[in-house]
This record gives sequence, structure tokens and C-alpha cells, in this order.
Amino acid sequence: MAGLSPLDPSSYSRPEIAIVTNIELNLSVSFEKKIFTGFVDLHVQKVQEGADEVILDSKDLNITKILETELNTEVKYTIDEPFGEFGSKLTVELPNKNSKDYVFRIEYETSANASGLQWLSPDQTSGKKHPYLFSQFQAVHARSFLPCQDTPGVKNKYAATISAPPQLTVLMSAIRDRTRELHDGKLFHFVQDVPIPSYLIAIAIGALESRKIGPRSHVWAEEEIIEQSAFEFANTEHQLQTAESICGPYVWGIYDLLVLPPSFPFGGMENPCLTFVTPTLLAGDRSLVNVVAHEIAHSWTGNLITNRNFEHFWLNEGFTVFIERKILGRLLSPQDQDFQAMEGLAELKDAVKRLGADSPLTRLVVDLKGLHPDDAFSTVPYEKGQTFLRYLEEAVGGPSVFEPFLRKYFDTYKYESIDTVDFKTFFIKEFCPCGKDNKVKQIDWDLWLYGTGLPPYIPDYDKTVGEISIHLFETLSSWNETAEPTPVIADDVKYMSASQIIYFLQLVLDAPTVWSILKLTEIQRIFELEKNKNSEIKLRWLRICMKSQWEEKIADVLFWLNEVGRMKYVRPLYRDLYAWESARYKAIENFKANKKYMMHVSAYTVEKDLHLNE
Ligand SMILES: CC/C=C\C/C=C\C[C@@H](O)/C=C/C=C/C=C\[C@@H](O)CCCC(=O)O
Ligand SMILES: [Zn+2]
Repeated sequence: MAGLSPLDPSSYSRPEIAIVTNIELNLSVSFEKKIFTGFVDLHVQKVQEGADEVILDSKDLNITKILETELNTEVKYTIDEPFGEFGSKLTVELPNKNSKDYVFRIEYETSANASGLQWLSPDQTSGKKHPYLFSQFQAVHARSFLPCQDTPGVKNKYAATISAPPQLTVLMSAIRDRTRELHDGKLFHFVQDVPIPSYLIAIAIGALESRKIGPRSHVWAEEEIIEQSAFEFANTEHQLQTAESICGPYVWGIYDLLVLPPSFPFGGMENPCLTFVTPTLLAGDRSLVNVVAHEIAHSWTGNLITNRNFEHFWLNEGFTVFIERKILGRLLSPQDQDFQAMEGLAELKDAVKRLGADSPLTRLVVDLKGLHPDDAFSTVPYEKGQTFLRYLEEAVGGPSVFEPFLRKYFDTYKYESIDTVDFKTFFIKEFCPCGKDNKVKQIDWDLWLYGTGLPPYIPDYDKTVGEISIHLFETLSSWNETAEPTPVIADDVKYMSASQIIYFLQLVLDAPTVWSILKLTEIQRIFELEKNKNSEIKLRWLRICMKSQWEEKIADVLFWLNEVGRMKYVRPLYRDLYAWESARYKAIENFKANKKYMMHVSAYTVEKDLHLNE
């Protein structure tokens, strides 16, 4: 497929011929031009005897010169025509040299429309005084920031020197080493000594403040939300210690959080040493910190052991959700752990319904040949993946057997990139399915890994925590609102947690019947939804309103769509508006007007949701 690798359908790079072993970036930022300029030193090792080129990924990069620094000679290179959203193949000639090792200095600049970078003007920030820049490189956007082997099958240490205007702070997914004042700016130096895949390189530059929230953690944000952020994430160290008690030592030194502007496209991104989070987590009551537990879990699953390519994304995400819920189970209760899984299952059912039960994208291991990872993304690898692991855990005898296995798995494959067959082989070796009735022997690996639709087995989750939501849903479902007085008062629901309200709303959203606006008005009143700051509640509430075609609420939806860029919220709401014929035009006009403020990945996917590219 247009020169893409047989080992990774999302990358041109061929590490089996010559591999990048270390990255040293030296860049300066221009907010005026929305570009980075400078060079990167790529250390390259010949793998195949007789190899005469190293193949890299690049996207919209303006490369001006490539030098081999030890020979101090300019080398020849070619940049192929871009193919779809994958960028261009960059082939660099290996000069004739006796040793296997090379250092290439690539002089280049990024482009103003780099798909992995989001540039904000001062008026798009909270402080309104300074510009802001942040990155989101997963799955394959690192190539729009630097030429590299942009496949998770290759892991590198990296160092970076970044120069920026004096009022701004640069942060990266690495240890902050030192800062130097220049006459016209500041120089920031970073070191990441644990090998990571390119998608975990990350950068943010803005007028940032920090607060210490634990012995190895700071939270970073613009001044306007720093106190709120410090409050929301105050329990981070507790979560980290709980994760360590499950997974083993945390190897990354620091665990900082950066609260980004609202256009950040995901809930969180597990950038090492510096998790990126959306400000939609700032609920004011710490009710959405499960996302932080998720990102902390990635410190082992995804960041230490990494999917070899994105066809095995469930190895990153299914394991991470599974560990996230174990952390919450330890911090809250086993019943809460199961409740979270029930909520996740409801989201999985929604996704399977939307994609179609026979869609290849509902498989745990997907085929990405010719398909961009951003187009394959859904909750399936997360929730079907965690369900599979829960099933495996039950099959081998429960957590007391499975957790020591997990620690051995982490220890065996740490710092490596693996695929599903590696995991299966390791599992089978550990739990030798010898006996006839052995549950391990009965595991239908092919059905789980390559079957479409919902998981073949759904665990019998403890329903204690969800009972109140189910009861409320049933009461309101059977209420004849035109003839009977309301069966629920605010007192009945005042002790419901945010998660219980979310689950109740999810049940309403998934109900086969459409609830009347009268009934919805009642829900709005008893939960005081107009005042609620929890974004998961808001998402479900607004989706319910769209399902019931509550005309007046369209304005609220559009307002929120223009405020946040988190795809988990923006995509379903745009799809809902599109599905409602009389709201469709408004949705399309709104999107066209606001597209320029969205990050590439959000605009790219919503454009498809609105069928604008057909
Ligand atoms: C089977 C899917 C195959 C490949 C998809 C891989 C990457 C897709 C790309 O779009 C990037 C995803 C990045 C995700 C980052 C964070 C998520 O865990 C957030 C989840 C949603 C949210 O809470 O907002
Ligand atoms: Zn994740």
C-alpha cells in the first residue's frame, strides 16, 4: 500500500533494514509563523547487512538539508508524494562507511498545518495574553513534528532543546533538565531516558503555572484554572501508589499533569512524565479522576509494554482500562470496580450498535491496511479488551492468580513492543492448559481476538452500586407523566453519586423509547442539571435532549460544541444533530464556522461524521 511497511500498515519506516536508536531535537518555536525550526539528530543503526538507506516517516515537513555528522557530509534523500493522511516516505541514503552507526542531522521546519500540533492565539486561551501550543501525536502524528520512524514498534530515548519567548514555559514528555535565559527568550532542555515510541513524544508551550500536588507530581495549567486543577487532582499520589501496588515500581521518575485548553481532543493522553488532560475533568468534586487512574495505568500498559502497531491497540487500551478499574476497586470498593465496568459495557454496546455487529472494527485485533488509525478509533479496544482480560482472570482462578501473572508479564516485556500473539503465547506458557476440564483450555482465542460484535462472554458484574440508577430508570419509565404526579422528588436522588447519575442517564439514552420533554424537564429539575459541572453527565443529558428532539436545547449543544474539542463529546453530539433532519443544517453550518478552532484530528473525524467529505 503506497510504500507502507508490511510490519506496520500505518508507517513507511523499515526498522528491520536500518533503525533509529536515539533522538536529539533542537528547535525554536515561532508563534507568528506557527512553526518549529531547527534540526534533529537521529542516531541510526544498520540492521540488514548491505543496507544502503534508512526509511523514515514525515508529514508536511520542509526539510532543507541532511548531514551525516561523523563524516560531516551532506547525504542524498528523497521525499515521496504524500499518501492520504499518512504523510510522505522519507528515504535517506546511508553513506559508505565502515561502521554500522550513523548520526544524521536533519535540518527542517514544521508546517503551520501540522496535524499533530494545535496553535492557539491569545484570545483562545484563558489568560488572553499569550499564545499556546500543544501536541497530540497518537496514533501517527509525530511525523508532522519531526522526521522519525513513526511506528510504535520502534522505541527511542530522546533529548530536546527548545527555545521559546521569555514569558512562556515549555513542557515535554520527559524530565525537565535545565532552563537557560537568553537575551531574547528562554532555552529549555529535556531528557527522556526510558525508550518510548514516537507517539509519546509530546510538547506544550504556554503561560503556565504549576502547583505541587505530591512528592513526585506537579499540576500545570494556565493561572486561571491552576487552583481548581490542584484541588481536582490532589489524590494523584494515592492513585500512583495504588497502581504501584498492583503493577510494580513506577520507572518514569516524575508524574506531572498538564491541564490543557478545552480544544484538547481527548480525555487524557498518557505522555510519559506529563499526562495531558482535558479541562472537562474539572468537575469541582473529583468525580472524573478515573481518567487520571487510566493515564497512570498507562505507565505500565502502553508506555512500558507497547503495542507493536496500532492493529494491536487493545494491548495498550484494554489492559489500561482493566488496571484503571483495579485501581478504583482498591480506592473505592470492588462493587464500584464492577459498576465502572457496567458503565463501560453500556458504552461498548452503543459503539457496536453504531458500527454494526459484523463490522471489522468491532474486532479486538483490527486490520489497518489502507485504514488510518484515526478512522478506526472507538471504545471497542478499551471495553472489549478489558472484558476479555476479566474473562481470562476468571478462567485462571481470579485476581490472586491473575495479578502475579500480570506483574510477570510487565516485567518480561517492559521496554518492548509486542503484538497479540506474543501475549497469547506468554499466557499459554504460564497457564499450561493441560487438564481436560481446564477452563484455560476452553478459551476460544480466535473468537475473542478476531470475532466481531459484543464480547462472547459478559461477566456477571456486581450490580449493587447501579441498583439505585436502575430503580430510578424503571420508576420514571413507567410513569405516565400526563396523568400522574411525579413519582420522584429531589430528596430521593440527593445521595446519588455522579457515576450513578451518569449510569441512570445512560439507561435513558439507550432506552428503546423516546422520553417526552415533560419527563425530561422533570429529570432536569430533580438533578439540577442546569448547574451540574460534570461533563459526562452533560454529554448524556444533551444527547437525551437531542434524542427527544427538544428544539430549545440545540443552542446549548452548539454552544458546548464550540467550547470543547474532546472527541468523546463532540462526535456523538454532531452525529445526533446530523441524524435529526431539522438540526442537520445548523450542525453543518456550526462546524464549518468553527472548524478552524478545532485540532486536526477532531475536525477530520467530525467532517466524516457529518458526511462532508463524500
Ligand atoms: C482499533 C483502533 C486502532 C487504532 C486506533 C489508535 C489510535 C487512534 C488515534 O485516533 C488516537 C487515539 C488517542 C487516544 C488518546 C486517549 C484516549 O485514551 C482517550 C479516550 C477518549 C476520551 O476519554 O476522550
Ligand atoms: Zn488510554
